Amino acid sequence: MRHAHTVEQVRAAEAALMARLPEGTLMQRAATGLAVAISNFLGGTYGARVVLLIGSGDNGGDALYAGAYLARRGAQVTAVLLSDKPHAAGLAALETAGGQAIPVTASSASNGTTAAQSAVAGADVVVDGIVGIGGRPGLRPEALAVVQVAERYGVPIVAVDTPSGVDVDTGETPEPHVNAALTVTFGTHKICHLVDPAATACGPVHLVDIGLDLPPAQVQALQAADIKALYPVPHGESDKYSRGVLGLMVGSAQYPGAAVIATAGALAGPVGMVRYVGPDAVASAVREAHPEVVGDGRVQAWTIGSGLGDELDVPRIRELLDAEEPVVLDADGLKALDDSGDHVDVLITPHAGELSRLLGVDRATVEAERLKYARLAAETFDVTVLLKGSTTVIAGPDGEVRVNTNATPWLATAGAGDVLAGLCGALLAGGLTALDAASVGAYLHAAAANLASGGGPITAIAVAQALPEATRRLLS
Ligand SMILES: NC(=O)C1=CN([C@@H]2O[C@H](COP(=O)(O)OP(=O)(O)OC[C@H]3O[C@@H](n4cnc5c(N)ncnc54)[C@H](OP(=O)(O)O)[C@@H]3O)[C@@H](O)[C@H]2O)[C@@H](O)CC1
Ligand SMILES: Nc1ncnc2c1ncn2[C@@H]1O[C@H](COP(=O)(O)OP(=O)(O)O)[C@@H](O)[C@H]1O
Ligand SMILES: [K+]
Repeated sequence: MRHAHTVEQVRAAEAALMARLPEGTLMQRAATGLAVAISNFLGGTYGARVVLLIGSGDNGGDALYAGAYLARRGAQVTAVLLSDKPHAAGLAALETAGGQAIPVTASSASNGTTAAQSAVAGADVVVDGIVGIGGRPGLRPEALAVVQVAERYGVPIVAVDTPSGVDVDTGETPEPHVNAALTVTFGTHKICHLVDPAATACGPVHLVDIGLDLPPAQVQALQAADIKALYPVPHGESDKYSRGVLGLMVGSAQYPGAAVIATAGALAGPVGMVRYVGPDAVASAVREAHPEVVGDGRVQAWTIGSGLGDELDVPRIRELLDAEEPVVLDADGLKALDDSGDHVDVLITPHAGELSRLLGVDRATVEAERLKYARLAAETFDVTVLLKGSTTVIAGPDGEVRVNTNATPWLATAGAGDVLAGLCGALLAGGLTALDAASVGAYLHAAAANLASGGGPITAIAVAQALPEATRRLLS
């Protein structure tokens, strides 16, 4: 499991640890881990041209000490000082190790550019020590100007702790920010490392252990071992009923494919049987593709809504939402959701557009502030929310948040959401809670997509077909 803590939690843990350790120990741990990661990123340090962007806080201190380490191992290190109050001891360490420092405003011998811009343009790597967890979103003009030079010249940026300019506690990026090729963070992940759009700006994230003792995390990302432990595997005494039966109320004359695809997702999950409830013509199409599917009857969970179109029967759906069996509510079915009643065993699976309609805010706002709006919908409707997109954000009605970050963008293809709705329903019918069904569903859906894609285009059906192999690999 990956845990992401808030800045407040990190600061408290840091204060508790610092009180027990000699001054500067934590920064030395952080800087050493950072220097090793930069050295690995470069594939060696001797002769490498390293430029450090240094702000006024401890984030710059980490970068300066790491620069000193690299300079001692033969790198040519230049610190660009963005503030007139850089970390004094870090700067002294860099200069003692043979590195040099220049103010961002220093002029260059060549016309029109500053010395800082020339250094950045010719660097092998730029280290972003502008701000870390003490930063506000956005970059000040001098910082933005040098970051833009790195981008223009294709110089990779390694971010110290967080890419400067992102909102650390929400993953939002309302203002210009660094786009890193690697982020090296300390003690624990922060929310910006896991939640888009900031997560994308981090690139791969390398975590350096500095010994913090942390409270429970606000956001978690389940890993393969966690998913494996949750997956409902049948045992010797299992039969098709005890494994769980899923009812599907999906598809319509308008969208018969949604029924076929959601059924494929469901059958690739842990259920013993799938029942289809819908128009005869659609039921025939479903049985033609999946002869094992049966008709109406008792179920342990429902998937409702994918491709329902004109078949949307709001009173019937509300009855099922209020009944005992847990429900995945997807796509058109979301129109039946209201904010009354107890829906804790309901999992809704909107994309940003659908969530924006449910909450009455525009789509771009939901995309920019995913965590906030997934949490708000969970609280407003008393449901578990699985917000689809580049990172999938899963929010439970009690405030618990999980994210899934392992999907390929090739998964953004028509019908992929139907596969997920069928799969999550099967996981609910298999006995998982809404939060666990969403976590396992999102993880396996992405794993199947990665397997089917191999770096190229995929169809929704190909994702469903790859689910059994993705599951086998997980469980083996
Ligand atoms: N906590 C831990 O466990 C450990 C923490 N460690 C490290 O310390 C880092 C946190 O250091 P920190 O607290 O000194 O804050 P930091 O991020 O350097 O910013 C400071 C100043 O920047 C400024 N500023 C603000 N916004 C800005 C902007 N948009 N653009 C430009 N400037 C901006 C503002 O000052 P101002 O210029 O406004 O006076 C603010 O006060 C942490 O990320 C990690 O790297 C590790 O060494 C060890 C373990
Ligand atoms: N950029 C992206 N990277 C990874 N996964 C994505 C991205 N965009 C969308 N997805 C995933 O692709 C699927 C698309 O589902 P959805 O939008 O419901 O499509 P449809 O309604 O056509 O089935 C979701 O699982 C979503 O999380
Ligand atoms: K930074």
